[in-house]
Amino acid sequence: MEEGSSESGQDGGALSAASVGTEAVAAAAVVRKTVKMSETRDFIPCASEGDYSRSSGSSAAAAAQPDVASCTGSSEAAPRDDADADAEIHHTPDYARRAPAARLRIAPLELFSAAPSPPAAPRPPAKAADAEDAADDGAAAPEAGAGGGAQEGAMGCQIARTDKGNGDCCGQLRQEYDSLLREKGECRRVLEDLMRENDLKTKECHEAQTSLRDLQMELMRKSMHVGSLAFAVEGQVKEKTRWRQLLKDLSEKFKALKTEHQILLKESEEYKKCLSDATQMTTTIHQYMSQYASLESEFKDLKEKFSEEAKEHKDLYNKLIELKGNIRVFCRCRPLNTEETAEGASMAIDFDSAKDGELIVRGHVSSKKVFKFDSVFNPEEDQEKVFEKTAPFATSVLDGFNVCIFAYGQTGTGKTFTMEGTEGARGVNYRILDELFRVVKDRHDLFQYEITVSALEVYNEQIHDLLLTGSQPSTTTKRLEVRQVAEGVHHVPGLVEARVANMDEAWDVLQTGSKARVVGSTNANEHSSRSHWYTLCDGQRRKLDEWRAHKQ
Ligand SMILES: Nc1ncnc2c1ncn2[C@@H]1O[C@H](COP(=O)(O)OP(=O)(O)OP(=O)(O)O)[C@@H](O)[C@H]1O
Repeated sequence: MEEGSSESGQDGGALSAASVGTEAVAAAAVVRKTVKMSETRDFIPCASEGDYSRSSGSSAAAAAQPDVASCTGSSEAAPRDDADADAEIHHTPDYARRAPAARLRIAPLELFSAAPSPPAAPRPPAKAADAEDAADDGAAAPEAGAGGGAQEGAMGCQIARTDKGNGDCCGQLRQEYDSLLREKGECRRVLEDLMRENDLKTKECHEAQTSLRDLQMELMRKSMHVGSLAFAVEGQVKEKTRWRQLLKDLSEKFKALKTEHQILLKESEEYKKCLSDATQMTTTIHQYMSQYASLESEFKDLKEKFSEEAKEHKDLYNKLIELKGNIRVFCRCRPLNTEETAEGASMAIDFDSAKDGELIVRGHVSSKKVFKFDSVFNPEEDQEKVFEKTAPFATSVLDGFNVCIFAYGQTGTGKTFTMEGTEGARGVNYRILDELFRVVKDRHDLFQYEITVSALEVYNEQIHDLLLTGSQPSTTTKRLEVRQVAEGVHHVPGLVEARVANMDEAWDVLQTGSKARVVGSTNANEHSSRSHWYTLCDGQRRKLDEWRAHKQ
């Protein structure tokens, strides 16, 4: 009993450690023995001998044996008397004995959840083996005792050896032993129930573990799926950001396009109005064009009529001039100058008694001479009056007639003044050219004229071109001659003909020639012209249609 008691105390510590999951590992470090469930069943009868250390955590029935301290896991629990223990077992109620077993049920679950079961521990060293052998020995006796009458006989002998000479005690012990046997049977049943329950739970645990693994795999798959989903979501977020930016840009573009559309809409409305106006204008233009076409044909008829009328007018006009006389002579009397007045001279011409075209020169006493002219201009008549009589010749020139206007008279009588005049009182040359260009302008829609002017002087019976620079009598210049080219037509070959487009140009050319003239002084005229000055004006006329065709 001492040996068994001591082992019981030691194993009780191991049992108590096995009853709590974490302590079981520490206890296993003290005594490690792997017991199969099938072995446990055979091992259980030893519990009746108090050797509960043989059972592993699954031998929950053995937990009913230790005291409360050992059940709470205290490995320090001191060994107790067998009698006390037996009494305690005997009097321990069923629910109290099952409580540790109920706790033990937790252990496999915890082991499964923590880690797979460790491999079977190697057999403990010799000391542990001895303890095991001792336990085996201890177990063998109860096994044999539990076997039948022989075993009971052996037990009786043992009791007899233990307490020889105490017969009362032996009977009591037998009773106790019987009760212990009953208890043992009951414990075995409980243990078997617990083992079945344990198997069931183990199976459930395995199933739970399998489902846990499945769940873990599922979780892993889900995690991976979630990961891939997160990656996809991240991509979608990026894509969404990009699309949002794109949408923003498009919105701005859309706004700009909308504004542009509004502007274009307004413009299109304006264009519509313009289009209707343009349509109206087109209609009006078409009307005007048809009117213009009819007017043009009418104008053409009128133009032809006008040409005919103009031709007729020209013929009549020139006939009138011929009737008036191809050669007309006018007489102009200049006023007395200051010198003549100072000398006491008086006017010898009687203008008061003179009739139209008559010039009466008073002589001595009552004698007088009468001269007949086409016109007579008295001293009071100015340049304008003189020109009125010569103006029609400008039209004759442009009608293609040769006209010559010249002044003849004594030195200082006013030839230059009449023909050239001064800046304030232009003479015939200036005015006839002005009239010439005026008529050209009037006829611009019928005829195109090209006017040229030349200026020459005859001095000492030599002809000088006044438009040539340095053309003076002293210089060696080419001699010009007057040649007759046709009946009544004379020409000076080699003479400069300056083409002029208007009056200003023509006058500039004539001024150039005037400055080149040879001048001197006479008794009658301080600035006497010492030469004969000819201003030639030539015109070529083309009908406008012919001229345009010629230009092309
Ligand atoms: N009708 C007139 N009214 C006022 N002054 C005139 C008139 N005619 C001529 N004179 C003046 O008489 C002067 C002489 O005239 P002008 O030089 O024209 O004579 P001329 O006949 O050309 O002389 P020449 O033959 O010597 O050149 C000039 O001073 C001129 O201003």
